[in-house]
Amino acid sequence: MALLAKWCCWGRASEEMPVDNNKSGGGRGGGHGTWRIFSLRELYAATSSFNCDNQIGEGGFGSVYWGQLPNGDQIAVKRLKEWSTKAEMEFAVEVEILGRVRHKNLLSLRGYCAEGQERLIVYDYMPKRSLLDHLHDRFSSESALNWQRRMKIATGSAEGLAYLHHYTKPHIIHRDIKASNILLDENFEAQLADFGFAKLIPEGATHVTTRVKGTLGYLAPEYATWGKVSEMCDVYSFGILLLELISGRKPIERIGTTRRTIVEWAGPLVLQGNFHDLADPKLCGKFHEYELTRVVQTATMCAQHSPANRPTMQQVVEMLKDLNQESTELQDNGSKDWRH
Ligand SMILES: Nc1ncnc2c1ncn2[C@@H]1O[C@H](COP(=O)(O)OP(=O)(O)OP(=O)(O)O)[C@@H](O)[C@H]1O
Repeated sequence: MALLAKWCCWGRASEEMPVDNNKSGGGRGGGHGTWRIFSLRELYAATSSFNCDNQIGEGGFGSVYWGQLPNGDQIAVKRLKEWSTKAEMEFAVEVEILGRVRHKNLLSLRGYCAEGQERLIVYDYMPKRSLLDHLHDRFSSESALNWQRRMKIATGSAEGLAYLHHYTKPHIIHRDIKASNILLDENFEAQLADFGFAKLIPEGATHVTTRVKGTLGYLAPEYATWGKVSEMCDVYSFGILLLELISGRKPIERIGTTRRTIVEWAGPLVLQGNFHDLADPKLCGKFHEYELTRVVQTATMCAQHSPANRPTMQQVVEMLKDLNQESTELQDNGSKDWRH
């Protein structure tokens, strides 16, 4: 229960943190861009008593339910499945960090509820759900992810991550960048979610050593082997995410009895300069060759074995934004770079 007392302080902390102007407000209150404490009763009412028809997802922390507040706002409520000290810590970190940050590409915290052993976190509802749903799961057959949307998701997630690494004090390392943690709003704008494993990095520290959290297939080698965590671990995971986004392949695939990582699959194609074969067949060849090449190069730089050779997220944002800029110029000049 010691943690409960701290929540009051976190409310204040959110007002001290840099607040991005892309989203209004911050700290406690009501309405968009602010968070508040919800009662369990309110959340029962919003989710039809956590009816199974309202359940929209399931993760390690618990189930996620769609709900609606009396003012009509749609919310997503994550409900802890079973109380434990570890779960309490995850809950606390998520609320602490999301309560501090505001950015157009970070999922907005609406608030939380802590009554007895119930722990619930309330977010804005993201109607297009997660990137994972579109790439590999329930919406994959709809092929809603055309090339432009993929590029927008890549740039948006990079901007959210760069904000955490470079514009918050102390810096924040997400530690669980993956497709199910990239949620999508109605315009397919990326919203980085799930801060339960995030870490605050003390001023001046190059890295910290911790127990390994995160998801297989996305883990940077130095982190998976030595537990050494720095911003560069997120950069590596982002490289894997980029490869997944352009190829539609999973970070780890089962081939008979063996497993192949996306890096092992993509590596030979990149070395041969065979970028076409890296593109998701669902795109039916509809992509900018120039953009594809540059995104693959960016992904390859991010997913390098040595952290010292990876770019910072700020550099990644610049590379992806330059790309958008340059490809617009190519189009304006009537370039034949567009395959179809
Ligand atoms: N704010 C939201 N709006 C809409 N759907 C959401 C929202 N939050 C979560 N979901 C849905 O619920 C699913 C589960 O989310 P959750 O964060 O609990 O777990 P996960 O990321 O899939 O897994 P893990 O626990 O391994 O991180 C998501 O993949 C998404 O489909």
